[in-house]
Amino acid sequence: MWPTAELHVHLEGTLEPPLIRTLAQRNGLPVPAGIDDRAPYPDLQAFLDVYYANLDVLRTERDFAELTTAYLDRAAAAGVRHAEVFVDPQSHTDRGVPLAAVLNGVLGALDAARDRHGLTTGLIVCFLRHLGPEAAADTLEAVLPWRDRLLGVGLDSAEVGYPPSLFRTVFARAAELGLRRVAHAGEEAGPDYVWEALDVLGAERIDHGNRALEDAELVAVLRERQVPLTVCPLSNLALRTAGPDLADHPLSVMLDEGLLASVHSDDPAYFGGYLDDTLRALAVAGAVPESVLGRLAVNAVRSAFVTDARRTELLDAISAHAAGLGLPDPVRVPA
Ligand SMILES: Nc1ncnc2[nH]cnc12
Ligand SMILES: [Zn+2]
Repeated sequence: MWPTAELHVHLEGTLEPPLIRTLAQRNGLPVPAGIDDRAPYPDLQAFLDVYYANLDVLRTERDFAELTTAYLDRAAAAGVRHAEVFVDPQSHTDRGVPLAAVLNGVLGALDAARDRHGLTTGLIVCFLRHLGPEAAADTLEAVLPWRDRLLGVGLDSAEVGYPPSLFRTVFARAAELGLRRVAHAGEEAGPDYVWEALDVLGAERIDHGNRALEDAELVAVLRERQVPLTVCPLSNLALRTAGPDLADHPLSVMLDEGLLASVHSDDPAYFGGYLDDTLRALAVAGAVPESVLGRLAVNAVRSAFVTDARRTELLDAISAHAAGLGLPDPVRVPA
């Protein structure tokens, strides 16, 4: 597998059915009714309904640690060398789960992965759009005791009807605190949401961004500023925001337009695969030529929030992988 960076994965979206059953039993809870409801979904909200119902089995620090460890072990096997993972604290604190159980469980597992796999990691706390800006601001204040352990903030959950500009104040506060800022935009909603994420929130990366392609001026800005787009092809198929076949996915258009697009897994327990599965599926479907897989890894590493030294290490690993395959170096020779 190409060494790469995972930049768009929701930890709660890595909750596999066997772990749901284990946690339900351990916590004395019924197995959620929708445990086996899998892709495709009619739309984002239909998926989110299943996702929020299933994550109810997560109750203790140990649960969050096990979830995170299982994901990181799987990611390491997929070639991931650096992972910036999303967590949705409000989906847990709203159920009465202590914030400390969530963050200490996740952070402990992230630390342990460094020793086990040499994985570097970062944690991005996402605000749930459907709970509104005041709840997001409260969440940011609540996580401040962990400020030094957090990489950044993000914005996720139901998109249409919750434009980025609603979250202007909380993102400004995050910027003051020196946190990195990312936002889901242009997944279901149009290019106006991507503009707002950039111009109002100061988002440094756009999660998805597919619908930016509908606006030529926006495409030009994304290209000129080389704003990273973290694209999730299997997610887009599962939620019917692209497709119906992977070959119809706009990834190759994004790359042809000179955008800094990279491929990620979003909610791999729900959408049919982890990063290795996704890249294989793209190649098999002819959505991108095999020769582009190295470039996607380079784009991911260029989009990561890492030090220059770590970026160089990751790029060197990609160059070495290409050399081992007898391929041109994608770090120097873009496909
Ligand atoms: N694909 C997605 N879009 C928005 N919010 C999410 N939360 C988990 N997966 C998501
Ligand atoms: Zn996402």
